Amino acid sequence: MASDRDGYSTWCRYGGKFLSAAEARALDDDLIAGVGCEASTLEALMRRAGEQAASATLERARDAETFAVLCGPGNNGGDGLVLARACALRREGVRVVVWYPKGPGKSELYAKLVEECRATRNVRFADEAEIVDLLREASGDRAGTSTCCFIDALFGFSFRGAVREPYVNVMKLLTALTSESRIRDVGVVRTVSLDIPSGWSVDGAPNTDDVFIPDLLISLTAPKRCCATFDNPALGEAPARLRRMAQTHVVAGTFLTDELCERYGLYAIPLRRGSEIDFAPLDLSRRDES
Ligand SMILES: NC(=O)C1=CN([C@@H]2O[C@H](COP(=O)(O)OP(=O)(O)OC[C@H]3O[C@@H](n4cnc5c(N)ncnc54)[C@H](O)[C@@H]3O)[C@@H](O)[C@H]2O)[C@H](O)CC1
Repeated sequence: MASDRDGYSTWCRYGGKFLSAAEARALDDDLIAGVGCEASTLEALMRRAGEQAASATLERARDAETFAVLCGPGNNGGDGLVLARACALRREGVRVVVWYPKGPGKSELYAKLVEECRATRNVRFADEAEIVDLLREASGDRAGTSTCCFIDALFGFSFRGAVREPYVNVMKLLTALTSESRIRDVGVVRTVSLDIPSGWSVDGAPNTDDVFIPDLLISLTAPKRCCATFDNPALGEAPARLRRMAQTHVVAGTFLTDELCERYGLYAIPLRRGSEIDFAPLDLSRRDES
């Protein structure tokens, strides 16, 4: 009989691996330096990651009329900016609202992606108050008219410690939106995380009492170690939201060559360079769903 942890136990049965933060960083460095593959620029990787994550988002959040894309200060935020524009260009009539409270800093690439969003019809930049209103509408605390899907592109594999300002309030409301009492049917996607759910320790177990658990997690290249805690029987029964996330989890990003798979032990990853699909379920028994 299928177990509740099936999303990850089948992954492990197929020899699937979860990358640590250090491995994820080393793999990115290899992709850029051309170790075990043809070299790519960070920009090319980010554009592919964001476009393919957009494919998964548009496919799974079919009823969303608004996408609120929450972008952090690093490359995870850059992926979010690419996704924001892709959603606006690829779905007719959709409204895309982008929040990036820290600005591009010194990154020319981030600044370029912001400008591309600015020049795209249907993409608008929002301040914190507007995002808070959308989160309150989504939680039913405030009347609203549009079905909104929130994209968490706040932090990826370089996140450390506890969430700091200016992200604290939004993160708190996002977490409340995905609390155990608000669990949704597997087919309904209102929250999406790129690569890692923000606030999770990349290499450790999430604090399941007070943690943001998205409806859909899109791992880029490969799932990260924080997810492996699902399969730790010592932790006891996983909360329903975690089990749900395990079932819907997909991997996007066609970056890997056979040589890189060998180098990082990523034999079970369903996507390779040249794959014709943009994303695939992590639970390989659900592969036909992508
Ligand atoms: N091959 C791929 O899979 C690709 C993945 N990409 C994405 O890049 C991120 C990792 O990007 P990086 O810039 O290293 O880090 P982050 O986005 O996680 O952000 C770092 C940023 O966040 C600040 N920060 C860290 N901790 C906190 C905190 N507790 N509170 C507030 N702020 C915090 C830190 O100071 C930095 O400014 C990866 O996950 C993928 O999403 C690439 O796009 C390339 C392809």
